[in-house]
Amino acid sequence: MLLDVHDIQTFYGGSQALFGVHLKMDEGEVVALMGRNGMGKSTTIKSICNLTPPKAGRISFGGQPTDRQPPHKVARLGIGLVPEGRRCFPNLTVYENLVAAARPGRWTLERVNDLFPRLAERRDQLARSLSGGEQQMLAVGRALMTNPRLLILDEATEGLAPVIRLDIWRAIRALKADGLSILVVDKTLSELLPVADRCVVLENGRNAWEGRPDALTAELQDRYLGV
Ligand SMILES: Nc1ncnc2c1ncn2[C@@H]1O[C@H](COP(=O)(O)OP(=O)(O)OP(=O)(O)O)[C@@H](O)[C@H]1O
Repeated sequence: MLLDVHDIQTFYGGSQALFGVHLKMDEGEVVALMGRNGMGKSTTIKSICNLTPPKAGRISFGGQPTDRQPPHKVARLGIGLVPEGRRCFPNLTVYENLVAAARPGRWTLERVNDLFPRLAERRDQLARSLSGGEQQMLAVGRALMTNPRLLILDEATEGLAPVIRLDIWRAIRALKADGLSILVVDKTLSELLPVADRCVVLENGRNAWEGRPDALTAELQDRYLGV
């Protein structure tokens, strides 16, 4: 097993956000983490990365426990996070942002440039001069340059121009075809469900439903994801 999140409880100060969340992933799986706003998706992701360490429960990645490890050490175990709100170094160029993240492996500057030709065209531009969508591509490219065993995408297509969203979904499908394990949070079900091997739905900080995307009926979608 690649990732084993077992019964975690996570708090923000005195306020409890997760009440015993479970999440298992095998190598090569694409898992959609779903649920309405505020149900605990981002908190689960931040718990996995130890940005908000769980108070109870346990998490292991590649068979190793992640507790008491600072976030940069968890990242080095092989978790590439693209957090909500794109994070690049604004005053570095596209090229500098990518090479600064590089660790040895299959993902090289060339392969990232093939995946996102727009980044190649903007190689020497400062990251802050890119459009929002291009910055998001750069954030994904940076995560890939770390050669992660698990890529985590938290709302990576939120608020982007439609053409760029298509580019990012195309890239996600290519990464899946390449065998990368991906944990993805996204509201665009028409893109998300075809790419997911499994869906895990949270409600009020607890697991509410889990199954294959084709089993997530309109009724279930309405119950767990409807507004
Ligand atoms: N920094 C924070 N401080 C206090 N409470 C927080 C913080 N971040 C999230 N919460 C609370 O934790 C709960 C879970 O939020 P979380 O962000 O994990 O939900 P989510 O499913 O990712 O939703 P969204 O799609 O809105 O990000 C919510 O009740 C939220 O208000």
